[in-house]
Amino acid sequence: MNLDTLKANVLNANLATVRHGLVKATFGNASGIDRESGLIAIKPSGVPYEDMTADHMVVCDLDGRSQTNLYRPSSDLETHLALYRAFDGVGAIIHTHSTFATIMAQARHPIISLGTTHADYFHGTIPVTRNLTPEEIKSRYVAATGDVIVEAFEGRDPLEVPAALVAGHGPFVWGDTLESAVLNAMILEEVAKMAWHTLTISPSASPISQDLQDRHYLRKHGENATYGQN
Ligand SMILES: O=C(CO)[C@@H](O)[C@@H](O)COP(=O)(O)O
Repeated sequence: MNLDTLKANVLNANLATVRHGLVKATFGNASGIDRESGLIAIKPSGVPYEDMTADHMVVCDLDGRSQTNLYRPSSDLETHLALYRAFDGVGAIIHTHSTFATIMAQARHPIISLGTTHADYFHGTIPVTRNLTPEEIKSRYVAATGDVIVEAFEGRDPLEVPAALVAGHGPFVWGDTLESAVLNAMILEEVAKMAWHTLTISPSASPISQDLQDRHYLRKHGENATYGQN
């Protein structure tokens, strides 16, 4: 993909997170990768969204070597890089501090599949990461944040549950494209809000059956998806 197109698409994804109310002030960041060239474009650090242009997007390789030196990349760059390196099919990553997903992350509360709203987009529980060790916080905080997300997905397909709640921090969400990552970030917030309210009135609420989860997830995703077909 042409670099200018990647930067423009990444800018649009960042602005979409604000438009959808998932991000306030300068919180959050979105990035996208062109797998062919191995180049990533990510939001610059601390630039107000209202002033942001495509030229502010920082381009770097998978080792974080910047290809442009004009702006500092998002302070969460190393987390994005760890996820791109570990999760092959991921084409875009979004970090927000959206209210309900962040509440669940702060409460260290995984989001179980309480209903079909969840199952339409997430095939199972949205995990919470382990806490970082004091050593990780001191010496490699941002990269370790990526590592604990990867750890939480051991033996699972990250594209089937395209989100993780980082304990005491907030959600990281991804997708195969920037559009799907934005959509997943919106749905995650909705699902977290519904889970919070469901658990408030019914603290012992349990997941819907595996059959129902499969039925809802698989009709929209994977090789047997029938959604939109006659
Ligand atoms: O996680 C946080 C803050 O807790 C970040 O989302 C936030 O500061 C955004 O930083 P950047 O502007 O991307 O460097």
